[in-house]
Amino acid sequence: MNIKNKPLWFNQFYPLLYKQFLLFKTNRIISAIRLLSPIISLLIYILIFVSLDKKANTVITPYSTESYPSESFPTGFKSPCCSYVIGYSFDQGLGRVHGNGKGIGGVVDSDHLNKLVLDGELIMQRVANSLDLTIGTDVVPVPLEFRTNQTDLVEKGGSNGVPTYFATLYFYRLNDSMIFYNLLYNGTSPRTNPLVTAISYHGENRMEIKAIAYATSIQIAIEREFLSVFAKQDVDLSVNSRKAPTILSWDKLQKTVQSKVTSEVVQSVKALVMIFVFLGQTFPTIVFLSTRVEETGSNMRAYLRTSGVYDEVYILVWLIDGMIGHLWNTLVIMVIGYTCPGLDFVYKCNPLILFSVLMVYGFTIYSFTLFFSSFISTLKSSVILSVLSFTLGLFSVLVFCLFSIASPILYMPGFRIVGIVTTILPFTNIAKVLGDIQLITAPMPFWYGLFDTGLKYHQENFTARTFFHWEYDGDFSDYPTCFESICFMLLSGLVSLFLCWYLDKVVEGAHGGKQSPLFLFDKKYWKPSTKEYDLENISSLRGTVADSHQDPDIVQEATNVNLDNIKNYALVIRNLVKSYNGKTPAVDGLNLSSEKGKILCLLGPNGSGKTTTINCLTQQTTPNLGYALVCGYNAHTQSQCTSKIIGYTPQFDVHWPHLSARQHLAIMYLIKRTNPLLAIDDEVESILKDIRLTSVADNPVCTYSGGMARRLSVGLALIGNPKIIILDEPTTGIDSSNRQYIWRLIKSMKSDRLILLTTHSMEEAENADKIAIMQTGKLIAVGTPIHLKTRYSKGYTLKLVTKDPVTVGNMVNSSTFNPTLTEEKVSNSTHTTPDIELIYSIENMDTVSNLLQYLFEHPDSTQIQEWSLDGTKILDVYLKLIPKHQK
Ligand SMILES: Nc1ncnc2c1ncn2[C@@H]1O[C@H](COP(=O)(O)OP(=O)(O)OP(=O)(O)O)[C@@H](O)[C@H]1O
Repeated sequence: MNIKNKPLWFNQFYPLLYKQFLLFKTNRIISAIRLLSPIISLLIYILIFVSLDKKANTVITPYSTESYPSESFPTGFKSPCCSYVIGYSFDQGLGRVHGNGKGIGGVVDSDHLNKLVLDGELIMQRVANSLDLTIGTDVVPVPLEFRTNQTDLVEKGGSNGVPTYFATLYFYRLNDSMIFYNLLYNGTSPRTNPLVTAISYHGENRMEIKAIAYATSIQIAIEREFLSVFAKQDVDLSVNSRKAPTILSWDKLQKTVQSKVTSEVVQSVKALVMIFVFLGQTFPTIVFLSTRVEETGSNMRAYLRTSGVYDEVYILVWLIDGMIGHLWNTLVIMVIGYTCPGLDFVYKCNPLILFSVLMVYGFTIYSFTLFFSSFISTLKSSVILSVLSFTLGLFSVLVFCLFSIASPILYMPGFRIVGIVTTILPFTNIAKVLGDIQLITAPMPFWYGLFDTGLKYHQENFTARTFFHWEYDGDFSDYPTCFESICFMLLSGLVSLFLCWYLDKVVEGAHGGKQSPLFLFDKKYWKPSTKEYDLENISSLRGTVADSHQDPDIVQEATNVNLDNIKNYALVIRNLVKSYNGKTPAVDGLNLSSEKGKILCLLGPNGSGKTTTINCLTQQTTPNLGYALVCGYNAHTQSQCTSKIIGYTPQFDVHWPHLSARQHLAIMYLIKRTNPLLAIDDEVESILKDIRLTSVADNPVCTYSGGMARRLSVGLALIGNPKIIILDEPTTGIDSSNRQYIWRLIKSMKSDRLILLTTHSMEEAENADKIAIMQTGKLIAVGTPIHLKTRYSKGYTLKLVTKDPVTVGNMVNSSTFNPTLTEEKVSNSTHTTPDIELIYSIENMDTVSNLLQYLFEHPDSTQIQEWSLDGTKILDVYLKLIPKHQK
């Protein structure tokens, strides 16, 4: 993991990208959603499309694929009865040409004045001959009166005493050059014929097939005779096998109708393709937002800023993370589009243009997401915002894609505001662009006919020309081209990225300190001083103490630093004031300082301003007044310098739950790396050992106990050899043995650096070199533990245990030392004569030793069963000071 010395920005890019990679690798569900969203979304579409498309394209033919043999009348076929009579009739109009209704017509070739006359009687004679039928019995003219109802003639004629015909033939003259004949045959008649019923076709008793075969024989005979007459010679008309028509069954008919309806639905489904593209492209941003909010909400953002991470690098790395995911997403869409059915728009679109459109959308949507995530700190609000935006986007895509032909209306003068909003918001803008692409590339759904906006949409492919240029029939010159829409989209992405960065600096929130809204015009912002002890911009090294405040320690603390000794001080806080939202100051005119090589402990009840003081030093908040110098650098104006020399453990643990302790330490090492040649593995290993986490170094932090997580937080503060280590309640939640160990560690580290810590454990505070007690934002006592004990001491406490308190009391009173009896209480009441504790307060050690000598030389000293002596503790000092100030 060693990397060579690189410019600072790269130092930060690398570990932050590495962190994003680890988050991606370890957060499997989120990563799977991000990777699979486009695939799942498009697969759902393709499944719907393919199943509908299959139905729509099912070829339902009314013709069987079976091939029937042509059949002539079977040998020996003879009409057994009148049922097989073939009736014929000729059109009267034509017939008159030849006279007496016996002719079938004639054609007059007006150019050559050749008159062709067809003799119907002759043709029927030849037909009868070729079929081996007899004129007069098998082939007869149809009586005129039946001609009006031909079906009855073949089906029912027999019941009326009229001969039932097997077939009837009608000849018509359509025009001067065409003769039409109509052959009606009786499909059921052959059943009664033993000759016919004996024949089955492919195992089926399909009489109608045989009937067709006979009818076909008649047809062939007629047409052969016609041709022979026209050709004026005999024609041998051979007939080949061919597909014969079968009767269309009802369910097939239904399917045919359904398939037509389905084709319409498929058209509509194609109009929905962009919704699935939108879903695939936009859904990952929801999980992206939740990951980011998880990090910012857990104060990690503030922690990284404290560790010196540049805002610009931090935002860019998140953007790169989003864009890499989006690139994958876009490639997936294009590959699926080129390889699977139903996404015609992909290959109909100029690939470079499609790629650019989708990537610009990605840039904008992720910039928007980053912008919004600056305001959101909880997962719940991120979900609400995501669902709202997503729904708005989905609705827009639905409207724009189903009615893309009508979208120019939104940009007409009356609706301009809608057009402007549509253009500004990335969801709606992409909906418009996708709608435009759809309009050009997809088949028109039937409802497009309802609108005529003048937009030309007849192109097949979405080319570069279409991208840059729209054609209009009407007054829609305000309708932006796709190029214009994409430019607006890019612009809104850039603006939201800038706002994300700007507001992050200007608005004081959970993420960090507040800059002046005009900070961009401040020269110092662009060229911050990196000079150590640059005191020109500091009003005075002397702190201001209220005239009413006569406490010598506090006055001394405000005035101890001067130009000569300032370099001895690792920390100088002067007149620090911080008030949140204009309320009572959380820190109120604090003056505090400490040399290197010390442990400075801040004590105070809850809400006394300890953490706020630390926040001012670690750029998590900006003081309203005053300043803090950390190793000679101004914590507020030279934060990039101070962040390199501060190691910080926040009050509440901030970790990436899925990363291990080793990964945390490695990332923080790379961020804070001051010596690039130092081996990272050695440093990480050494800190893991120091905080006793070697055995679980590779487990995710979410599996750690509270104490282990706390130790990791302390370890993170030690990374990079900081000159000042700030620990906000470092031992909270750590068991006694590890607590002692951590304290040993803290003490071992103080040699060449300052350790500033807060604690609520007075026992731990005893280890400090200097203690500052705060109350309601003000310093109320300061000094070394011994100094404080001496100053605020109640002296020593002598406890005497006896069964005869009167005798012992008299014995003490008989001395000349006059100790004060502070308490008398029963210590053990189980015996018949209870033990009584007499507690005396004595001011100094000399008096204690003289009194003890007096008592143990006294004859009644045997009455003292037990005794103990306690010195003053920091707890006593604290309890003495705090109630006093609370009053
Ligand atoms: N971000 C904030 N916004 C508004 N008020 C705040 C904020 N942070 C702290 N305060 C207020 O400032 C005061 C000092 O709080 P601070 O956290 O500095 O105290 P503390 O001494 O560290 O307390 P504790 O021992 O409980 O950690 C409190 O009244 C607190 O309510």
